[in-house]
Amino acid sequence: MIIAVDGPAASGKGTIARALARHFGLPHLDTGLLYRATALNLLEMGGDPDSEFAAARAAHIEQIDADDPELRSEAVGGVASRISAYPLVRAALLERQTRFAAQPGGAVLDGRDIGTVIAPQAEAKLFVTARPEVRASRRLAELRRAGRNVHLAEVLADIRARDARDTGRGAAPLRQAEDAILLDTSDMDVEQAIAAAIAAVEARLASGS
Ligand SMILES: Nc1ncnc2c1ncn2[C@@H]1O[C@H](COP(=O)(O)OP(=O)(O)O)[C@@H](O)[C@H]1O
Ligand SMILES: Nc1ccn([C@@H]2O[C@H](COP(=O)(O)OP(=O)(O)O)[C@@H](O)[C@H]2O)c(=O)n1
Repeated sequence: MIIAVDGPAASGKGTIARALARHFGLPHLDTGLLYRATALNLLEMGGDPDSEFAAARAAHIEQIDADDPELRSEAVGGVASRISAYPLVRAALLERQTRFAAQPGGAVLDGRDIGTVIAPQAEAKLFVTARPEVRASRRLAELRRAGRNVHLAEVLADIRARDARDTGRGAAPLRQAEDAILLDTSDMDVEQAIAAAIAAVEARLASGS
């Protein structure tokens, strides 16, 4: 069984995808990490984020250290959001994701284009969202916990810029797949959001459509 979880920045899709993976005993891939690792690699190589070719070269990564705190920084997230608009970067990262989705037994993947491009055949698709102000305050809390001195206004501006880039790009833009279940977590805490996601996936599997 493949479960596709898509949504905008800080909507809670990663939290939900990890919980679904635990609940259904499936492996999980945070595909945002691939774009973040590409961005970090590009920055470390001194490459130009305005060059699609340089960014595509940086996408050839053997191993990703998911615990590297640099991957989660705003700087890396910002560059990831820019280079993810390049078709050559998306193409370079495609096979890794489709292979993960196709493994025997299935998988949970979260990102922007899982239900639309990577695994359109997924048995269950969720589109997780929340109001920009709510997402900004969640991201702010996360950054402050990590010791960053940032303000709500700048985090909100960053979230809005990221939304505009992710939905406005030509290559695999962020959008809800026609057969995806919409889950707005604005007025839910983590436990409520996870419970709603599990219930939605179970209902979809039971209905078989
Ligand atoms: N429903 C929720 N209510 C409050 N905080 C949440 C909720 N879902 C996620 N969070 C918190 O918001 C932050 C962003 O969540 P995350 O799952 O990483 O989002 P995404 O993967 O969409 O960027 C994390 O600190 C997470 O603990
Ligand atoms: N499947 C995916 C996943 C991420 N991305 C891009 O990669 C960037 C970082 O993704 P992320 O999921 O780690 O970012 P957050 O939503 O956690 O801020 C996003 O801004 C997207 O532009 C993408 O284009 N396609």
